[in-house]
Amino acid sequence: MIPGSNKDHPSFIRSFGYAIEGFVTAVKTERNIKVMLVAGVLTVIVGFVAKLQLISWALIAICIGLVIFAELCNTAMEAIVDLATQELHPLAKRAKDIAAASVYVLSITAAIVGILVFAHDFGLIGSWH
Ligand SMILES: Nc1ncnc2c1ncn2[C@@H]1O[C@H](COP(=O)(O)OP(=O)(O)OP(=O)(O)O)[C@@H](O)[C@H]1O
Repeated sequence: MIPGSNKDHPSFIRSFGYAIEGFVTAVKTERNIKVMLVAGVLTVIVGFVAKLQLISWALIAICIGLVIFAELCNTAMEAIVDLATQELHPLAKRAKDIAAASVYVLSITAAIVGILVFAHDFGLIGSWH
């Protein structure tokens, strides 16, 4: 629902446009998303050089997508907190710190999966089973 609009939902194309707008805003305003996108692109380039297996590409794609997803959610939560209060508040701090922690947990998990995938495809560790 858009405040002031008599329609329940924007059209599908318009919704997609808003999502693109949100992504572009997040990339422009959040340094962390830029870092994650660069890390994602570098991982894909190294993946091509290393000629990753299909299953490895699937794991890498999930990891990159989830980390960017988490950072987008974190950015949205920061905006909601800032909308709720401009004051220093312990609950605002808790919400932002926990949201940030969720991104770090996922990033560390993704890094571990990435290391395992590349180590496997480079023949440094044995088979998956
Ligand atoms: N209203 C507030 N009340 C109390 N502490 C706050 C408040 N706003 C921010 N903080 C503290 O400052 C930290 C940084 O907040 P900020 O909004 O600048 O996020 P950020 O630097 O963009 O975070 P990230 O690096 O995760 O994107 C928060 O994690 C929190 O500890």
